Amino acid sequence: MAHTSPKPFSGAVHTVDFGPFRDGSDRQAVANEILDSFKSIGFVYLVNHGIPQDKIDSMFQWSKKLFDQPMEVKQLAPHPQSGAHHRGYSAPGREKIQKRTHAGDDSAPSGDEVQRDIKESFESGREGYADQPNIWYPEGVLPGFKDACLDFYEVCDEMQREIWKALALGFNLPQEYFLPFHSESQNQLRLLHYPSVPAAVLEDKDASRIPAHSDYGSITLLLQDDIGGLEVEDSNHPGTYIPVPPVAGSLLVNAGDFLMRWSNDTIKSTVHRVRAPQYTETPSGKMIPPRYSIPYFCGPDSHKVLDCIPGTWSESRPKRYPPISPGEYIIGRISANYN
Ligand SMILES: O=C(O)CCC(=O)C(=O)O
Ligand SMILES: [Fe+2]
Repeated sequence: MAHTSPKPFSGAVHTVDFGPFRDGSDRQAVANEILDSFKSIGFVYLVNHGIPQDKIDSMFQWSKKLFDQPMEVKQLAPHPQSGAHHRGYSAPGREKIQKRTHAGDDSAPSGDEVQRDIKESFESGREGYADQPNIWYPEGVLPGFKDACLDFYEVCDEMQREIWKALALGFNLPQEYFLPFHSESQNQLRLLHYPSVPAAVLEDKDASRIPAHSDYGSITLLLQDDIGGLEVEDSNHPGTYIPVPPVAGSLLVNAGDFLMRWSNDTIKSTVHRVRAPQYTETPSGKMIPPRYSIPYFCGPDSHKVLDCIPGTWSESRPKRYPPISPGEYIIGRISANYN
């Protein structure tokens, strides 16, 4: 049975048992809960999600192995200068997230709102996606890394298709409804490492490991280690953040700006950030421990033109947006973070 008891909801993120969706025992109830969470806070934890834990552990191990390499090795697969080609390795400070105070705020940030992030990342996608060719390490460097990324990409791709089926049922649409919009599998697997830094670096009240932002795409699957620090903005109290702590065995799923728009603003793309809530005492002073996370950003096929999802608009709630292609929308957003 899916959870039908009163929900522990007070602005916090719901936990939904995905098991009854996977085994078919109560697909509609799970679908409704996921969509409810997306509408209220834009984030949901899924447990019994179906991604094997050993695959997750292995991807985190690969991530650590990569980021443990000397900088000159990591730089052998460099992220291109242009933000529009979002693949390869980005050194700390390379990406500058445009700080946002609430989702949908497209106003250009002023100089002091743009912050160089203290994080490094590696991006990859489906092999053979011509618009975003992968950037791999040369033969002999990190053997096995490429296969591990490609394998995990497929595992997450399968997972996101299940989530789209659930969202379709939540909207009372045929469960295959969203799949043709994702037939080209244009997702992005991101390995993220927030290095250990002296606590003083992040002491400033405005400093973050990743500043407040919303994701651009349709949905993001997020796996985090046990360090914590992720927070979402409470939309009822803008500027106030609610911790989204790691929950063992869970997969966090959040909606991005494109899905908010596609759903005629019925789903929320919530602003979130990563702070550093704890430090450890070391001989050289207070240090923030390293943190690893693995977001998997999903995007609908970039060249298709998408209109508001059926059921999200009516005579009393007209469409707020004209049809648009995800490519046109998302690439513009990504490019703005690299210059
Ligand atoms: O590291 C995290 O937990 C969140 C990362 C994130 O929000 C992002 O990469 O968009
Ligand atoms: Fe994000």
